[in-house]
Amino acid sequence: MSEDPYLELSSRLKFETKSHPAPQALNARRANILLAHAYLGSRNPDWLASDVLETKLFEYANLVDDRSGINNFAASTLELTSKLRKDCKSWKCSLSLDGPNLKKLLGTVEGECSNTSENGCTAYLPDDVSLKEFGDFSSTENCTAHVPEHQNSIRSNGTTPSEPFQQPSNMLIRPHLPSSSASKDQNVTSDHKMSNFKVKRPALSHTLSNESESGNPSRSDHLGNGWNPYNSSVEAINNATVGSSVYFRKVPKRAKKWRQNDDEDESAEDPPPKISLVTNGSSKFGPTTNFGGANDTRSEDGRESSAYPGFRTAYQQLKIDNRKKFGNSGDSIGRGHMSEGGSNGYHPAKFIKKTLGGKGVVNSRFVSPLLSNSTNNDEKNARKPSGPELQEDEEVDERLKNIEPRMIELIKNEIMDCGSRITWDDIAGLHFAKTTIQEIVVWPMLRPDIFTGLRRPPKGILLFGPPGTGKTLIGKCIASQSGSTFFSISASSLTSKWIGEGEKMVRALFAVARVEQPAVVFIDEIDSLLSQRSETEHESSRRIKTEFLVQLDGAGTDEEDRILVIGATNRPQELDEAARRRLVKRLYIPLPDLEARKELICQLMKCERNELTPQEIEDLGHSTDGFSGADMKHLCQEACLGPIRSLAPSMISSIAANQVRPVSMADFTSALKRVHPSVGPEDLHQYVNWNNTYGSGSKAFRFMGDLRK
Ligand SMILES: Nc1ncnc2c1ncn2[C@@H]1O[C@H](COP(=O)(O)OP(=O)(O)OP(=O)(O)O)[C@@H](O)[C@H]1O
Ligand SMILES: [Mg+2]
Repeated sequence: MSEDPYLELSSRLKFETKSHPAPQALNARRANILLAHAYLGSRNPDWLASDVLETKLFEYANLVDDRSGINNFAASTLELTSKLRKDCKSWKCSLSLDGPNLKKLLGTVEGECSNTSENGCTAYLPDDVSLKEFGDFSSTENCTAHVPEHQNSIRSNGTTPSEPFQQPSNMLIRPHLPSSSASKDQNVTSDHKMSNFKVKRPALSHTLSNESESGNPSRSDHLGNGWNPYNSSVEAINNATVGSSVYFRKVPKRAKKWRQNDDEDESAEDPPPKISLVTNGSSKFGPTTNFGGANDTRSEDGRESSAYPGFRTAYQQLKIDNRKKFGNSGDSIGRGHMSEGGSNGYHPAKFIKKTLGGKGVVNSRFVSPLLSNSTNNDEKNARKPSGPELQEDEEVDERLKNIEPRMIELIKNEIMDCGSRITWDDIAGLHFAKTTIQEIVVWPMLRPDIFTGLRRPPKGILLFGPPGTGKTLIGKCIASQSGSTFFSISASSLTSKWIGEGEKMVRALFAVARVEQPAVVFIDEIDSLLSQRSETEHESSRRIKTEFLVQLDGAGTDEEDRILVIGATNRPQELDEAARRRLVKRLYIPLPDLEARKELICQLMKCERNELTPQEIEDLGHSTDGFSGADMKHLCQEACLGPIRSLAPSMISSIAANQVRPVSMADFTSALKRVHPSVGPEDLHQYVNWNNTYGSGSKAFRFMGDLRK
């Protein structure tokens, strides 16, 4: 453990909760734990850190856990804490209220939160944390908290402190640090304002679920909102009446149970959840907690709604999924209600869907694929689910019912909007390729009634050729010109660290493409996905290839589906032969010929002041033989720097833009000394051979581009 175990715990908690759907709240809670530690450490050195640790970390466990106990984000930290329980009495606090550490931590919390939403950070600080006390954080206007009139608190191990805190009633936590001096000599920049750190305070309810008349545990006895390391537990315990029963939420086995006092041995059975309470001023029990985590509140209609909008626990997500699958009877499935718990008090859900800590669909950007079928957008927008509650009456499209919503969301993120408007004229040369693609992509969209039967466009096109010849450019042009749903897919969008997810992503891709058809799936560098299958390759990549081949043209594909897969590669020889068969049209994208090079120079230089004559352009066309489109672009960029380089360095800062001389042939001549072709003759030879063997275009000859003029 580091010199300050709290910091170690905090970083551990942070690490563990990285995948939590609402990390801001956790960061704030973590800050709260450290604030408590720092405050107690600086105000009363002999105060036992263990008590704060116990109270705060237990609440934290509630926050990070969810009812179902599936995503127990803080498992190992709680385990570590309970192990450290014994020796944390000796922990010395390295944090002090005016120390840089604490400000840095708070700054981190702000930093992490502030980049989560463009309009500043709406972090949720628990009710009992105020940042106003920390020097220059005082600019946060709506961030106040009052430490209440301190009552006699009782340590969680039953002893009463020698003297209660001498705490004036409305004292803010840090009265003694003059905010002006502190911020100067701290290594935290004083402009570290929290101004964009909008702090909202959800009605956080510390609950001690006393048995109410009805015999059911009441959900939320609000215990006041002052911050004090004990009121959330001991005060509540003190207030409970004799004979009332305190429910403890048993932290799932994996997170080890929480012992009330440290002389209890490890092996002791977990305390039963229903404990009668002795209220002679000493509390034998550790911190109380509520059932569903500190932020669960019940709204009037009894539906659970999280205190952090947008965040939904796995349990709530499960309920929605079950309702979809089993109708309303699904509600009873997977309910981990304590009050109905068996002898052990914790009732594991029967049909709970095991997730490996994966996020539920927490953001409301997810639109059910059914909606994407709707013809007009306003219906789509009108019915888009508002907030995290999905419309219960949504039925999922038949073709997507076996696909995980998370994957559908990921695939939808790969859909490229029209992006930059690139037209066919922006592509120099490549007349044969452009004509063929228009026949296959654009015309069938315009006249689907003509392009049926044998005239139906092929399912796959392969664009292959040397690098920098415009393959990706053609893909972008199809995206903006074809009027279909354009998926821009790369190997990374389909591979996943979890075994088996890659092929599911491929299946989800084609399922969503079917729903969104007519669709174009553009796979750049397709050789990285569909290279030759071999015995030595990794199992998961082989499965992704197989899934791809099945989806491209397998048993489940429907001839009527209007999905076009376009692959671009500059290594066609590495393609798997089954994939090659499925990419029916294999178009060779050659190096630009003389005309295309001249067209490229005119196109690239039309926005730059230049004094090139047609003859000079002709000469340049000849002297750039073997250049690819990207090389031509590089040459023009280099030539345009000529006039700038001819200026005296002192003039750079003062010269007006229109005084810079135009680009001349001399600039191109000197640029040609620096820019050389990026494709060698032997590389070309490979492409020409492959094209003559497998290509769909006309036989191309060495250095000759399109034959069709
Ligand atoms: N025929 C062309 N017409 C216009 N610009 C072109 C052409 N070919 C290449 N370019 C220019 O070269 C740049 C690179 O083109 P692109 O990315 O399409 O190459 P590529 O064939 O995808 O290369 P790679 O195989 O390495 O991915 C483009 O930004 C474009 O400006
Ligand atoms: Mg490319």
